[in-house]
Amino acid sequence: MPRSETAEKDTGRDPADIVLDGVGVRYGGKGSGAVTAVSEVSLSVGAGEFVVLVGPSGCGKTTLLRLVAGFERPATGGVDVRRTVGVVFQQPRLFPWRTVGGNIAFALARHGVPRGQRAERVAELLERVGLAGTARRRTWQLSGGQQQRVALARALAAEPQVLLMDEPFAALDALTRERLQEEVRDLADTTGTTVLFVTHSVDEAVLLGSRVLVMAAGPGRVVAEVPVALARGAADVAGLRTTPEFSRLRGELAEVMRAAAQD
Ligand SMILES: Nc1ncnc2c1ncn2[C@@H]1O[C@H](COP(=O)(O)OP(=O)(O)OP(=O)(O)O)[C@@H](O)[C@H]1O
Repeated sequence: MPRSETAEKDTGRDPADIVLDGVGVRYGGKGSGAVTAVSEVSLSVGAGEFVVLVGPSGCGKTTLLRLVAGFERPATGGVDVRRTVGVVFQQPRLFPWRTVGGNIAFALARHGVPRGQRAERVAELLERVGLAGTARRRTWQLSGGQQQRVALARALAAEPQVLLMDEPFAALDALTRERLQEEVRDLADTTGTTVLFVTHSVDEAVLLGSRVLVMAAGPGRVVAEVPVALARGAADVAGLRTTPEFSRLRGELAEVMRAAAQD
């Protein structure tokens, strides 16, 4: 049974995994140097949804992700996150003194997986991100794309029901980026994981998202919402790019983003 149905059955309420209600975040205390990073943001992400945040630099996308992850506290409003959260950043942030497997085993240990089960779980997670057989390698022996896969495997080690991704593929070459987009999309499809994903790329937003929230700066706020659910069928990411529907949604989103930037 899909998780959204389970949640509905269990609680009898709206099955949203993430709810932000009139949230504001300020950096730098209350003095004159304080920055209002985001103001009056309300949004809701349903169980199993893939929601993408886009907007100009400094509009508060990372701040919203950090808020949902529990790394920031709101100055105003409420944050309700109902399920366990995993985070993947733009940089992999691996421990260089540990092996690939050691990085993932560390996350498994924190998640309470007994020592005797960790090696098997490490192998499973590496297989899942297309890095089978690399457990004993050093992280610095891997390419940027491979390191980002390890970061994804490490986030998945805690079996999060919500995955927060902050421009995770921005630093990668186009082909690696496409492969990882495919993997994340498949992961979301097959496990029903709820994803909140930040990107600067209009293409990436349309290829991955079911809904895009467009933000504007000064102060950061959500100004538009664009449904972008592409009929995926059997097509992979490369195939989807060639469809008229992709071009149409891409044009529509770019237009909304242009209008939002002039707000
Ligand atoms: N630790 C901090 N201290 C003070 N101001 C901060 C801090 N972090 C972010 N800000 C400010 O808050 C605002 C929102 O920043 P945030 O990083 O959330 O934006 P963003 O949309 O993710 O930007 P980018 O697309 O460039 O990554 C910006 O004005 C930024 O300068």
